[in-house]
Amino acid sequence: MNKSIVKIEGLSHRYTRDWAIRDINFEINQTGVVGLLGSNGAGKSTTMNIMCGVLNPTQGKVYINGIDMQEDAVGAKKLIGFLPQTAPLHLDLTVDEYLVYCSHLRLIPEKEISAALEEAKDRCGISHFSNRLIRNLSGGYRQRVGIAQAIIHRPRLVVLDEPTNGLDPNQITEVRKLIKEIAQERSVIFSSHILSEIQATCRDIKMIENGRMVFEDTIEAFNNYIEPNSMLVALNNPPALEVLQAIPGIISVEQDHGKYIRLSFSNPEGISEKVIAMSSENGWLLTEITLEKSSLDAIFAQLSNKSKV
Ligand SMILES: Nc1ncnc2c1ncn2[C@@H]1O[C@H](COP(=O)(O)OP(=O)(O)OP(=O)(O)O)[C@@H](O)[C@H]1O
Repeated sequence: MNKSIVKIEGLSHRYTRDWAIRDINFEINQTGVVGLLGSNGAGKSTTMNIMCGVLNPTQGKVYINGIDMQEDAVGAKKLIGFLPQTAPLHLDLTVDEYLVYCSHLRLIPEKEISAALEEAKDRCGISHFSNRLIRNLSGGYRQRVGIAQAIIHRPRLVVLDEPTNGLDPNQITEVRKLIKEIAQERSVIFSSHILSEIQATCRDIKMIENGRMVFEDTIEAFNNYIEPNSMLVALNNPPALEVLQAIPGIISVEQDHGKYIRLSFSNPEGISEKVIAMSSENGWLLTEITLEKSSLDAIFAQLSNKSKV
């Protein structure tokens, strides 16, 4: 029997005629945060909803710690905590009332509820709001309550669907920190359509585009896809563009807006150092140099093409 925390086999789903996801396969067998990246409508929520037993797949299998979700949904769901895209909060309950309600739903024995509540609230930094109506909490704190309900039964796997959506920058930083903390002792799958969000939070990345998995590896490997391939320079005393074009490693040069010149290259290794040194030797008076990374769209396109090879 397979004992990965989660194993997804040949998952496909269609709501109507078109496939929302197609032949998704993956396996997670260690703690830490795994990011599920994809543009809007790529299929992230569909995958997560099926993984958590909220939606039945058209085809394919989900195993949670070796338990087949379709054969033993209760057994599998006991091991999962889920924060859907819209947090399932009851705004007219206090934090404590809501978490007690969630503990009952999770079949936590009555005598263990108090300790479970304290642990989850402490973990999520909401103990001081125990008696506050959820309605009166800020967006960031509501999201923490949503995460608290997802960990109240101490699940091995926590699935968070776009948990930082709609939060302000400070709240995003705090929720990211919390996610990393709760991932120290369990696996967390976290979805986002924002690349920087995934890069800041996750150990591994899985990228879905048009319902298909197009990339699966570490963040480091992913970053190799987004190595810069051009730079913008501002020179107070620029030479003719042909002179810049002749710098070894530069493959094209174009005048950009205002004082900026774009230099494109295929290998970023040492290229900015070379431009800085030549500027200094030749008196070009370099005042700014900025590496430009491929846009997320370009990476999506590149990875989508790669998956078709
Ligand atoms: N209930 C539904 N009925 C019909 N089509 C749906 C339904 N839910 C999602 N879809 C479609 O399935 C595809 C995948 O949607 P899904 O919500 O899984 O993507 P997502 O990556 O989570 O996107 P977002 O970031 O916008 O939530 C989209 O084309 C979407 O329009």
